[in-house]
This record gives sequence, C-alpha cells and structure tokens, in this order.
Amino acid sequence: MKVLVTGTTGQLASSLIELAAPLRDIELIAVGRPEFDLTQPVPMREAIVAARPDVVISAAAYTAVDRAEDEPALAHAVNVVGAACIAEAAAKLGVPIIHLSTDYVFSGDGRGPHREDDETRPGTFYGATKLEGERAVASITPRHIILRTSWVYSPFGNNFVKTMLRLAESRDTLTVVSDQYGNPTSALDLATAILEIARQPQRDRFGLYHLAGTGETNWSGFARHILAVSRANGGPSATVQDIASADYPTRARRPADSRLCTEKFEKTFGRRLPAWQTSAETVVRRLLRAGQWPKIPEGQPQV
Ligand SMILES: NC(=O)C1=CN([C@@H]2O[C@H](COP(=O)(O)OP(=O)(O)OC[C@H]3O[C@@H](n4cnc5c(N)ncnc54)[C@H](O)[C@@H]3O)[C@@H](O)[C@H]2O)C=CC1
Repeated sequence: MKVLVTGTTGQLASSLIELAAPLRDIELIAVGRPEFDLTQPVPMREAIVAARPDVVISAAAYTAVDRAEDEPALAHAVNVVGAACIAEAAAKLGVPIIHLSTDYVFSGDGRGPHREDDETRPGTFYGATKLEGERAVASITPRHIILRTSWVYSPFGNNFVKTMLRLAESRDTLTVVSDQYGNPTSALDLATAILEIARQPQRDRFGLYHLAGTGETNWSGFARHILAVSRANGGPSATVQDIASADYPTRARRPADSRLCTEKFEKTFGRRLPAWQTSAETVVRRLLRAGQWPKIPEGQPQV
C-alpha cells in the first residue's frame, strides 16, 4: 500500500521514513519543503491527489510554540489552512487521513490526564491553531484519525533530549522547570503505531484519540532521566536543579498539566506506546552512539 506523509525532515516524518524503508507492504512517499510548502497548499493538495496514496499522514506543522505568538498568520496558514488542504486531498481520493495534534489544545490549568472530550482551551497561539486545524480536518472528511500527542523527541530534528545532552556538555548544572507535567513521546514509537493504524484504517475507528508515551513526568524529571542514561553510557552529564515556570518566562505560556489519557486509543486499537523511560533510553543511547546532537534550537525547546 501507498502511504503519503507531509513533511520530509520533521521528527515524525523522519521516523516514518526510517521505519517504512525496510517494509515490503508499505511504500512511503514524503512530500514537503522545498518542493511543497503548506503556505502554498494548493500544489501540495494536487501533488497528493496525483500520488494516489491509500492513506495520508498529516505530520507537517508549524511547531515553533514561542514564535507562533509573533507570527500568528504564518502559524494559522500552516496549521489550519494547510491542514485543511491536506484533508481535502484525502477527501477527494476517498482515503483516510491520520492527522497529528497536540496536548497544547488544553490550557493545563486543571488536572490531567485529559480525555478526548475534556474542554479544550489553548493558552498559546500554536495550540489554538492546532485545535482549529483538528476541527477543519474533522469537518472536511469523516475518514479521519486525529491523534493528539505530546512532548515529542527522537533522534531527528530538534528536541528536548538533544538540548539536554548538548547543554550538559558545557555546564555542570542545568536548571529545568519542575511544575509542568506531561507524557514524553518517542516519535519512533508514534511512527510505529501510525504505520499499524495505516494498515487497517477501519471505518469504526475513525475519530479523535490521545496517543502518547506511557507514564508521566515533569521536564526536570525527564531531564534527570536523559542525563542518567547518558552518564551510564559515557555521555555528558550534569546536575539538574528544579525551577518554577515563573523563573523561566517564555513568550508562550506552557500548560502546567497537559497529561493525556490514552485509554480510548488502547481500547480501540488494543495497544499502548512503551513506557517513556524505556524509549528515552533507546533514543539517548542512539544519539550517543552517533556522537552528535545538533545545535540548540532557538528559544524554548519544548513543544
Ligand atoms: N514536537 C512536539 O513536541 C509535538 C508535536 N506535535 C505535533 O506532531 C506533529 C509532528 O511533529 P514533529 O515531527 O515533532 O514536528 P517538527 O517540528 O519536527 O517537524 C515539523 C515539520 O513540518 C514541516 N513544515 C513546517 N512548516 C511547513 C510548511 N510551511 N510547509 C511544509 N512543511 C512545513 C517542517 O519542515 C518539518 O518537516 C505536528 O503536527 C505537531 O504539531 C504534537 C505535540 C508535541
């Protein structure tokens, strides 16, 4: 079967490309910049229709949470108009779309874990555009599986794991916020689950789901685990000191508790993602083996 993914360099798209490469039953086609830009979604929509995939995975997004506050039009163009155009292509072909969304649709002021039908109230422009994107996709085609995920990391792109390793190379102590709770999710785990869904997109499974790594932590707990694994494997290490979000002001205010309840996904698809600690260990060890982690991303590393 042909599976098309939007984005060619993102964490999830890269994970899908890597995992699908050895598979005989899946031909993965990745479309993205520079040829296809979601701010010019019509050519992308036409390219998708012309490729005639059996399933579309809408993974590309404007994910710069802080910058979105200052570039609302661009974030909206990509996350709402772009997402809608991808859904239109899937609808035109009559094939299912698997669309990615975020825990940041929740304000995080209440207590998690959040269920799919809990009240959404994004506190960031990024979260607001992702929520509007979800709604656009759902209104364009009933053949949708919308997956809200959280705190994504992987061997690819920029993410919190790489940032912690990089910072630990040059600092003895890292200060990390300890009052924001969530579920770290390996893009490789997410991609594995998505490929499985793509193989069997039954009608009675269409809908909105939460899908994230099993277990929960806060950012400083996540950092401690990353650095403990790194230390045990001869990589960089540092002491992690807890700080409050109030002491680490960011342009966009992050949810305090954006934990996702994944029960609905587990009941429907009969599986859950591995424990976040195990998957984080796999990614840290892989990064250490590769011996490199790209430069620290601009601004806050959290999405
Ligand atoms: N990274 C995270 O922590 C989280 C991500 N998500 C969602 O999961 C999905 C996958 O995220 P990641 O792979 O981590 O994101 P990423 O930031 O690693 O990759 C985003 C991809 O979108 C592409 N993109 C951005 N603007 C584009 C445009 N104008 N035209 C074409 N492509 C464009 C980028 O080139 C990149 O390939 C996204 O929908 C994101 O909103 C949800 C929760 C957390």
